[in-house]
Amino acid sequence: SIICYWVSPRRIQKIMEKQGVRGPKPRFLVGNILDTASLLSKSTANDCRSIHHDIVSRLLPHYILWSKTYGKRFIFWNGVEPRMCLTETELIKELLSKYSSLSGKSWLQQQGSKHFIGRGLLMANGDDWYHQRHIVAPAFMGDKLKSYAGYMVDCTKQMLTSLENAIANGQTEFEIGDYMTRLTADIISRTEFDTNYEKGKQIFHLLTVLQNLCARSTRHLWFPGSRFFPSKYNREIKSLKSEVERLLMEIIQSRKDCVEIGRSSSHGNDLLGMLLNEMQKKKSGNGFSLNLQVIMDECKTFFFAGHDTTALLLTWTMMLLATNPPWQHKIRAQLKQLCNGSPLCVEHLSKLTQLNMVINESLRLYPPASLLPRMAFEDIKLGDLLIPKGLSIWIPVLAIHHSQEIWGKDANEFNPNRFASKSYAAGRHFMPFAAGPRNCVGQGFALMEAKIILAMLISKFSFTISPNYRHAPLVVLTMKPKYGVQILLKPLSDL
Ligand code: HEM
Repeated sequence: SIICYWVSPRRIQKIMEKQGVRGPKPRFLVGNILDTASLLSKSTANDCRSIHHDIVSRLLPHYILWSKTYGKRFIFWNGVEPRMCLTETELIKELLSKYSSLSGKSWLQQQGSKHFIGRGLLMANGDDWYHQRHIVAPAFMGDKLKSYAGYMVDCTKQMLTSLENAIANGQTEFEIGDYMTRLTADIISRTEFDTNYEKGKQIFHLLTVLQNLCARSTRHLWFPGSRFFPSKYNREIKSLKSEVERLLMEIIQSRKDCVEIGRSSSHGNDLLGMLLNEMQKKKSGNGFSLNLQVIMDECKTFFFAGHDTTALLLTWTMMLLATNPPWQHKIRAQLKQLCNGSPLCVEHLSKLTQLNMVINESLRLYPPASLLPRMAFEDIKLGDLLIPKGLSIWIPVLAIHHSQEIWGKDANEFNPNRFASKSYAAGRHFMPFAAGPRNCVGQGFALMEAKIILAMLISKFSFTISPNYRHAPLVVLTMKPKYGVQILLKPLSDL
């Protein structure tokens, strides 16, 4: 432990200092956690005075302060873990593409989510990551991906009906974030569990409670050995985890039973079925085998990674569209021209260029995953820098997305037209889904889902922002509107 907690971090600090990378002085064991917490509590104490998008100083006040004091590259300490902030996009690209196998999730990150999503794809490293990625990636490509569109349309229709019913009963204002969270949870539950999806929803409800508990892990786990204390926090986490896994095992067992008694020849076409079929093939050629724990971790990972992020993309986009009605008109006009009265289909999605531009601009201004952490597992040469083994690299996606140097003077304005030319979308400055081999495996799924939901909503309703909306973005793992997004909805037939 003395090597982990003292010798290795000091070695890293010395190597970085020699290369001119410095930072705020860390305190014994807590590092700069208290400085970060105090800066953040001041910057987020009040709501924003107006609906503006200049939010970096609010959400990353420590980044603003330390980059001004120590330069673009600086080191700060998350407890005993040193982190280097990196904003140079060339170096980021090199790290995420060339060194994807020599970097990954740190021990602290893995500990924080151990009882929540375990070692599913998001938290796996090395060979485990490689094999898991190759098993699940086909579920999010080509025709398989398109086959989920039906779930997306059905679930969205249900949401639209419930909005229409509420309007018929006199309701005009809606907290759209709540609707989006329920909708994306429904969709991912169907994608993972198909006919067992009601039980899936029950599991995911418990998982959300577990997620909120685990989000507080930095406060509880920075102290060496704290995960072994029989504290109330640790006990609560363990009991919820057991309940989630008991319910998951019930679904898995019933699928296995169906195959074993010959009632079905396959475990199903959903994500769970695909993983169980893969497990049945036993060991893949390289000696990696999926066991039930990995399958359960994968189910939890896909729920966590796949619904909150997409719900936030949808919620922030609705906020932006509600405050910019001309863009609603543009999208509606294009929808009308493309569909010409017939229902929306998957083939239309790539032609919805206006909607595409708005979604990109929303992901730029309000990236749900606003930070990307990566730890170097070996000494790495990155541009002119030697990154020593054990150093965590911290990529502030939000700051890069709002940089005037990159995006110009209007970097903090909502201007979807900047995505009219393809260069930004594919470029290295825009990374809402990360980049390189370890990018978001669900990117295609998320974008298809977002386009279907937004297109269906915009065709049915027009909306404006409610006077009750309070603009107060906050980062709690992902970037959220603190009080939700209240909008005023009107059915288009009323206009
Ligand atoms: C707007 C929605 C989404 C955003 C902004 C987003 C963003 C990201 C980002 C930034 C990463 C890299 C995280 C890291 O390495 O630290 C990631 C990874 C991942 N995402 Fe997404 N994601 C979204 C939707 C989805 C969906 C819908 C799914 C699944 C259905 C999904 C599944 C995953 C998984 C499994 C990983 C880990 C990939 C790996 O490490 O190989 N995501 N996502």
